[in-house]
Amino acid sequence: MVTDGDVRYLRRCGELAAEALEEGDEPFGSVLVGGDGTVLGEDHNRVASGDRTRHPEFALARWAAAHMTPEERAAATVYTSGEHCPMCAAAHAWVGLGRIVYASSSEQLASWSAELGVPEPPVRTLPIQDIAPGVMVEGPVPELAEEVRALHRRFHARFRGAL
Ligand SMILES: Nc1nc2[nH]cnc2c(=O)[nH]1
Repeated sequence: MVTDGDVRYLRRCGELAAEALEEGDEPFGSVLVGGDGTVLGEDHNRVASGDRTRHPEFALARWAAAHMTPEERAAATVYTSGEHCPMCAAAHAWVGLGRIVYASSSEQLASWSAELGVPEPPVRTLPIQDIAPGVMVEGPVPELAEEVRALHRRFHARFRGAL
């Protein structure tokens, strides 16, 4: 179940996604929250650097591996504006992080991208659970997914073909 508290963190992910867009990066933002509710990390997509692995979920998984015990990782939640891609779902599971809550799904992103005429990504679009079946996953959250959709529209209107 997605609670009001979860929605608060997802709104922060939306703000981070909007910051990414302002910097010319793809509009994705994520927050890592410990089992006690402490925000441990935040990041947004940084692929405009030229490194297309610079997804926030991947960066947070690597931070967690370096700074958290296995027990702390298992108790943590990763919030994200868009469902993890297969690379990030794999990193999340290899590192042993806990629950994932996302605002918009990969299936939604694929259909929005098709509508916008965005070329297929080089990595297949799959649900997190096809990659990491042991991870508890919740989403999408319809009212927030619409906001994420608007960010993707803005990104493609501004930066079409830039990445
Ligand atoms: N979830 C997620 N999906 C992506 N697809 C392309 N970039 C990203 C990203 O940073 N996060």
